[in-house]
Amino acid sequence: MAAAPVIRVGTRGSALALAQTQAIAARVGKAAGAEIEIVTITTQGDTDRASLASLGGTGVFATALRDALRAGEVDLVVHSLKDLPTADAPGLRLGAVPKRVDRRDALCSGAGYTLETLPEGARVGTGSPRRIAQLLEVRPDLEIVDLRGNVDTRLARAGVGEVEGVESDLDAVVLAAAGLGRLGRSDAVAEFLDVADWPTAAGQGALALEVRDEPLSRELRRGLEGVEHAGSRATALAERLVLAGLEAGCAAPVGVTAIIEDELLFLTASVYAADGTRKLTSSHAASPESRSAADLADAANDVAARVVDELLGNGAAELAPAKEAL
Ligand SMILES: NCc1[nH]cc(CCC(=O)O)c1CC(=O)O
Repeated sequence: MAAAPVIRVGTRGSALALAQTQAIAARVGKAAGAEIEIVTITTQGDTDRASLASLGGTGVFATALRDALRAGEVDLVVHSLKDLPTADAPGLRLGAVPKRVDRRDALCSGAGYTLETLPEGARVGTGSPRRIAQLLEVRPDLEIVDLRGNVDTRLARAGVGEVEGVESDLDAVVLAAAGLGRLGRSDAVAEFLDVADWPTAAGQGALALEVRDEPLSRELRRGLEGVEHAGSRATALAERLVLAGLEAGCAAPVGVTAIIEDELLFLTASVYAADGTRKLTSSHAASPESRSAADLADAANDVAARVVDELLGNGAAELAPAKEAL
């Protein structure tokens, strides 16, 4: 009997990245009829404790994975879609977007505080400009504390569980529900934040399976088709087009939510002043001709263009001009 073909899957080495890669790679392998080999790749975002903004944003996680893919060291890489820069990656393409999981943010607190019951002046941890603006919008009294590190460490700082050498010095932290779910830590959640008043990052809760932009082996093609979810790809695309469209003229934090419901693609985006004192929101819907990938992509482009035009027309760039515009 011939040996089963092998698909080499690249991933970051964090507990979260490994958990999500192992789960999706197993599904790819099954659909492909192939063995899976997981290859852990260390990125600058994992080794450098400087703030993400100073390292050049979320792209720090993607670059090393993409280099390994281009070099042929792996056949496929798995990213959190929200960590992928919106710019095209030369020589690569999005091979599959699997069905998205919970896209909400979650407030985690050992004391069980919610946004409403956090004491006056409470210390809340997050390093995300969007989450900072959203927290200050509803609770300008909070003291926001910059936060990095793995999920266990972040939770321990908010008094949820214990990690050696980590002090519980925060009243709460804000994390993605998807990450907590993938790590089996959903019990840490004190409050799930509804996307209607707390829209999240473009692509949050979705994975991106990236491959080289070249003819793929039959196994890999089958594996990708087996996990692809057209609706999740279309909603994530619409959200990422908003980010890309705003990046040209606006560096303010953005929350964005696309959903497909009743044959329509709905898209809502909010752009926040960094201190949460102002925000602009735009919502539009498009009706895809069919559920085909091409028609869903057309609808995503259409609805995103209208949301971006409206936000920029209403002064989104004045909330925080992009660097090029200064
Ligand atoms: N910013 C880092 C990051 N990138 C992806 C996730 C997990 C959630 C997801 O898959 O969208 C997280 C953690 C978080 O934001 O709390």
